[in-house]
Amino acid sequence: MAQYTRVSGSVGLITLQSPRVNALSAAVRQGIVDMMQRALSEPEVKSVVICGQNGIFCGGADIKEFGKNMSGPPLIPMIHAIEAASKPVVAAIEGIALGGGLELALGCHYRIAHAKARVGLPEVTLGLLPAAGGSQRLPRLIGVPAALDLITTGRHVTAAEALKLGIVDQVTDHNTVNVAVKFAKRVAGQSLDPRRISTYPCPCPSDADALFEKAMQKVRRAARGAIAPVACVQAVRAAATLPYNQGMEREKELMATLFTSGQARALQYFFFAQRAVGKWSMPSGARWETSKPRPVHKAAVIGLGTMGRGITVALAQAGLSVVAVETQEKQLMEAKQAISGMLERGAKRSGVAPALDKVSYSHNIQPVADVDLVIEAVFEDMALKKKVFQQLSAVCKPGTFLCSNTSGLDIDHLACQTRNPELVVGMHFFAPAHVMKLLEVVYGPKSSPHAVATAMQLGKKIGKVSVAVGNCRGFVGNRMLKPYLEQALFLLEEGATPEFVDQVLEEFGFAMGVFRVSDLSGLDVGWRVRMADGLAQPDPTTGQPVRVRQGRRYSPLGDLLCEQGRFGQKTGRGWYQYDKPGSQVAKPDPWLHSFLDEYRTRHGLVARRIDHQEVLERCLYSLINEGFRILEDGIAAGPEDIDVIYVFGYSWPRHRGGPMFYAATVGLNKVLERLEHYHQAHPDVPSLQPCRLLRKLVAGGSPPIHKWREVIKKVHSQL
Ligand SMILES: CC/C=C\CC(=O)SCCNC(=O)CCNC(=O)[C@H](O)C(C)(C)COP(=O)(O)OP(=O)(O)OC[C@H]1O[C@@H](n2cnc3c(N)ncnc32)[C@H](O)[C@@H]1OP(=O)(O)O
Repeated sequence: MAQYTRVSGSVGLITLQSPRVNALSAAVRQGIVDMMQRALSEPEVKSVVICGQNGIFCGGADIKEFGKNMSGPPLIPMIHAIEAASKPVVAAIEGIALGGGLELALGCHYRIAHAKARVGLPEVTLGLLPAAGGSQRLPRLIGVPAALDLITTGRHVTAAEALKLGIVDQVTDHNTVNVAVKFAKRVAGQSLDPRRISTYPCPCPSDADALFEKAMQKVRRAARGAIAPVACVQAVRAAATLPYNQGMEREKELMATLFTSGQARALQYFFFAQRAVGKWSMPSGARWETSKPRPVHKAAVIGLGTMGRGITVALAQAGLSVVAVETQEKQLMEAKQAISGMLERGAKRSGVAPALDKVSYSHNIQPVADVDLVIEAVFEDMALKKKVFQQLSAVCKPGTFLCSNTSGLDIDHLACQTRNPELVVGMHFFAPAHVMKLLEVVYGPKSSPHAVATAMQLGKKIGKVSVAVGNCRGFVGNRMLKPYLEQALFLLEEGATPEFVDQVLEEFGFAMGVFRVSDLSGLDVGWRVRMADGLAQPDPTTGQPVRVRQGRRYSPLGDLLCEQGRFGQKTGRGWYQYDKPGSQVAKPDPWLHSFLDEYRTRHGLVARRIDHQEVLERCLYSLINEGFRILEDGIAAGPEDIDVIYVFGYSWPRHRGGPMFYAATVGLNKVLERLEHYHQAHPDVPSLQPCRLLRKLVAGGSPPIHKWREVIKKVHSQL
């Protein structure tokens, strides 16, 4: 709703009221329409100010209303009526003006922003375009190149940048509403014609065709199959080439296609999924609302390899004091240089001073005695990690949280090395740790809710999307990756090439296919794990065929490559060949193709033609099946947790919502039927056997994804 008050004698003040972000719900839109009519009808009122309650102007259209029957006055005529008003209307922008919120402000005659406010048109991130006139007004106001940038990326800009671009007329450090009221009084009675943006000609550069062509190529490359960025370019092109009314028609047409698209549904689901993961719960019943985080001012990082360096940078950039520990003097010096470089480059990018003085370096563990939280990031070796945890437990002050950046080892084994196992959790960062948004916070059976709350809070403070997950081999992300990788190898055995599998996965929307990613991360990483698990070599005592290990089908292809020293990009050879070690340009490798041919011959395998559908179904459905198992085991609390992990940690295309949302889109019965089909064809591959929860959901009529938690609860209560 909206509140109306008369201030300073002659100014009608309309305050949007809809917690938490004053979204333009039906009630708010009705309120604005009614209050505008009132302000225009009162003769004493000479000008109007629109603001939002609680220091927030407006977060845009109410996303919860999308997909429901729309009621209340529509946005476009409401904004047109404001622009056409006979009295000046001033937007007082505090906090944020996003999406429909900025479009509302663009309909006003003047915009005054607080210095800390941010504005933007993030509709593209929800699979939409700014279709309340935003795609037509913004280019008229700030020009085509700047509008294209803002609309196709959805990025938020600061008040200072908004002023520079010409989006707002004034920026203030003072009370924005008071400043806007004074401003409104001053402009009362002045002609409004020059202030109506829809009447402006669109400043169109002479090389418009080339500009739009370039913009289209750029968004297509970055979009990985998302349709909204393309529609955004088309809408801005309409602003540049058509009169306003025709441009609005084009905006409407483009929006109609997007609004009902599966991609918009997926992206809107993902918006709420991101928020849902913050509301974590543990099987013990502990929850985010009732578990208080402890303050963390000073932290330590143990082990300054690639991960430890990235974690140190992330902590220091967020303002924490960090003790960075590396026992080898030479490595410590190298790490110091690397961390300082990363901090300096990051500071240059964001225009702040580098946080070099936040980090102190040590080659022994003693200086961690007074820190609030430690993140261990030593080599992925259980014996080594156990030793570090024993030392930490002896050295740290009582109450220090001890966290491990393991990517899959048992948190409970580490907790058992300490005097206070309740203070131990996993904090699984993704490389590069100062860049990647995802953090898996892993609770073991003994982890206290305070420890989880503290790690989740710290994750938020350093800009991560943190997801609380249970303790199991590989946690959520890497556990699901295992069957996916396994299927990719089996497909090679059966006749596919790495290039073909990657092409299919990249067309689906992954930034990189599975083999290109493996080359990038290093094939030796998984090899060492398989060796430690006794998988990388056949056991001659069992008499089992070479392609069977521990009773199930196994592909030794990755091991064979590693035995040849082919570790991926870093050695210049892996699933692809590279010009030189460290190069990133992957080229098909004839050696690899002959190697695959020989391998198949040696094992009596006949290469067959494998199509797109089979690659996608076997790789993705086996991964999804593991996701259902994870839900069944209570390792993730809901499908949203898995989807957020996959989008932020594994480059799953966001416009497909995440693997569990994708399964719901495909249809659970289809996923089940195809898994059954493949499991019949490959009975020695247990990951293709549909899990109980998937069967239960299908038997229950495949309820929508937001109802899965109820079914999961029932499954758990029956255990
Ligand atoms: C014809 C179509 C016309 C216009 C199209 C649009 O306007 S589409 C909407 C465009 N707006 C956006 O995309 C903004 C989305 N919101 C955000 O980016 C952030 O929420 C925001 C506003 C920057 C605030 O971030 P913060 O971290 O402070 O809070 P949080 O994200 O947790 O949000 C608080 C609660 O508000 C809910 N919410 C936020 N925005 C909307 C919205 N536009 N509609 C409905 N609800 C919204 C959010 O879900 C949180 O709810 P909660 O229940 O507390 O989890």
